[in-house]
Amino acid sequence: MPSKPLLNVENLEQHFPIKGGFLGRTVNHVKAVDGITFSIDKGETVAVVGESGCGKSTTGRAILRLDEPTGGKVEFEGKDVLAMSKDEMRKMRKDMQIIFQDPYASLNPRKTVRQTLWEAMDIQKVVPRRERNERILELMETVGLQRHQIDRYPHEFSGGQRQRIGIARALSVNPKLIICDEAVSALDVSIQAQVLNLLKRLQRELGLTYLFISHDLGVVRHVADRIIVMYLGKIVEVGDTESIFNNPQHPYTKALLSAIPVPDPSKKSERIFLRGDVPSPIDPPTGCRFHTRCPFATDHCRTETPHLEQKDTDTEHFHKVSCHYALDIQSGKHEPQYEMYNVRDILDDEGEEAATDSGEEYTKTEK
Ligand SMILES: Nc1ncnc2c1ncn2[C@@H]1O[C@H](COP(=O)(O)OP(=O)(O)OP(=O)(O)O)[C@@H](O)[C@H]1O
Repeated sequence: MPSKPLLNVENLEQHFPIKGGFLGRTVNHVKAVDGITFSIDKGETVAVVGESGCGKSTTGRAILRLDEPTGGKVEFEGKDVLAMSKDEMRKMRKDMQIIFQDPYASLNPRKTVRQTLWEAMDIQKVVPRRERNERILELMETVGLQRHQIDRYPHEFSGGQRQRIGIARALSVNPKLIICDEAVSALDVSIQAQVLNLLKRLQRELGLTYLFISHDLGVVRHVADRIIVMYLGKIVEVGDTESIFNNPQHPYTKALLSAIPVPDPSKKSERIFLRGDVPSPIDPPTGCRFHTRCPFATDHCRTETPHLEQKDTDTEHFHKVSCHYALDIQSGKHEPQYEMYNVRDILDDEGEEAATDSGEEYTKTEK
């Protein structure tokens, strides 16, 4: 019998109210996360990817109840997280930690490494006081900091080292799940690699589970077992990393993938320009939310909301997509136009120009 997932998220919804008018009433909502369902097994790394504003960080924050979700279900080890009292939630936070993009902003500049880690242990009461100094030194070694740096302040460290302090702080309470929210995005590429390797080693040694939030598919490829692609608060595609990279189905995923620079100049590279900007999550498009920017959208896409469906019967790769076009190709209703046209040809001049102006460039590598 398959074991239960460590984290189970069902129909999670985060609609932020927009206040307005004379009386400050709620006049509308930002549908930042709009009914997403996924689970993570113990020891897995699941990445959430998508452009800025698609709801990645909101998903992480909602799971931890840093912002109270407006709907859906979150289960951790089978326990209903959203039904927990404040006290139960405080205990639960020991098991679920978060690492943020900017360690400088999330570390108190007036606290040394010792004080920062001591405080984290104090809140969760995981290590008896007399053992704390030794545990702090151990943690510093675990994340690659020097023992003699224990009484230094955040500004005395480099960006990569500060992220290591953030990781040490998360580890100090022995978590099971760590949500890494753009954890390496602010770092130089070589430092990114070091921190990613550290995260991978810690996963092996401590049996950690990661929800890895990133806009950078190049980074995600190195760490994720599975990838969730989000667009405007919805999951548009989910599958294991190999399958998403080798056989992306959703035009949006294809566009994101094509944005990764190709180091091999002999590989043919084309550009996909997505039309226009990401629409507002206050009033998302009808039907498929991506239809306003999709080169393959039909009337069907404008009116009917697609649902996540299994891509094919190949059970070796778990892969779901919510796209009428991709699923129609699969069922033989359409010929795959990716093969028939160069994506660039399908876009009108106006679309291409508009996309260039808005700074959205996607380099496509296909065929
Ligand atoms: N507290 C809030 N109140 C109102 N709207 C919010 C709030 N937090 C986020 N949003 C909106 O929700 C949408 C999703 O934001 P979110 O930060 O989750 O996106 P993201 O994919 O993580 O992008 P980024 O990497 O830029 O943070 C955005 O339109 C954002 O402006």
